[in-house]
Amino acid sequence: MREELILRSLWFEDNSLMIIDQTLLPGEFRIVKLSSCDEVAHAIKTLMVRGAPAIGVAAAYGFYLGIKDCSEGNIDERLDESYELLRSTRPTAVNLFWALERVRGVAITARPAGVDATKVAILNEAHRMAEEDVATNRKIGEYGSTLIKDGFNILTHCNAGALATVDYGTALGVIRAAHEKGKRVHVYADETRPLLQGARLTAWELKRDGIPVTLIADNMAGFLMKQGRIDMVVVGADRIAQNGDTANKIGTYSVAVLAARNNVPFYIAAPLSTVDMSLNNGSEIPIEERSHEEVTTVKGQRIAPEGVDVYNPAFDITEAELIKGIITEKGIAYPPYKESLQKFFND
Ligand SMILES: CSC[C@H]1O[C@H](OP(=O)(O)O)[C@H](O)[C@@H]1O
Repeated sequence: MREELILRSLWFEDNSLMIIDQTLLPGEFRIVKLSSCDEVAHAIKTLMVRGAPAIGVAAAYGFYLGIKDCSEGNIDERLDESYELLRSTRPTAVNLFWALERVRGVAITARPAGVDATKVAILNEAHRMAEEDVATNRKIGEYGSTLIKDGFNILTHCNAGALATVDYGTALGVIRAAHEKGKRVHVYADETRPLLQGARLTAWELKRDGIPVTLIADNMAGFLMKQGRIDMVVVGADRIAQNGDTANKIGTYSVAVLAARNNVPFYIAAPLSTVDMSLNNGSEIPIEERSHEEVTTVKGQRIAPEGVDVYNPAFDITEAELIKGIITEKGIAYPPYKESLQKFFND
């Protein structure tokens, strides 16, 4: 019953963070209650909760959970421990660090007012971030849907949907907004090896919404584009450098190169909290490398010989010149990105 009601990937209830365990989808819809900072950190590391905006908000709640039972004698130590633990979970999505800096700043400001005031301030900030994310995604959807014509076939990679955010999604938010406006869209979802976020999560979300979706293996995207069957690509992001170079799920760069080769417009959809203006270009974005087992097994089933060497970067970098536009909550940024993104921050 609850599955039908929930569009949110996470929410706060009973002094705990409630999440949908995304590692079990689509086979099982399980809600997990996280009551400690350690549990939130584990959930982020294992991708029970995942997606740049969702990771950021989950970390903000995890920061609160780390100190919810503290007293004057240990809150300062626990604030530092929670901050460091959560920061260490995943290196690429800048929303994690943006969110932690934001809630730590609130904690520092509130701290002189005492322990209880600090706890309340952190929790309220996490609530604000959660609701801001939903509003942000709807604005991204609004701007992005103007790019979609009735009858468009749209390709997406990985999952940048409600499950990757608090609700509604970024790339899938663009698609949802067009669908809500009555535009007939058909989505081609890359399965997205090795963790299959496209097959397991994007296809599941779109089917639940009644949005036509066709699942493809990653290596089919180029052939679809060459046949002229894709009108537009829209994907999410984990970190965008000031020049527009974008880190996103591994395989995104390949999709962008194929889109350029076939004259298919390629867009990024992301909140400004995913833009890291401190970085000059994508070469400065840390790329997470994950376990060999993610490549050599599928749901625990071995598909490669024991001991084979494995390279498993979780993200790649798409150069700005391959990106037609970056859809944000302030509008669509076009090249030169350093200037157009900075203008959005200044507005
Ligand atoms: C809306 S951000 C979604 C973004 O995050 C995903 O990475 P992961 O599943 O490893 O958290 C992927 O890069 C998505 O595009």
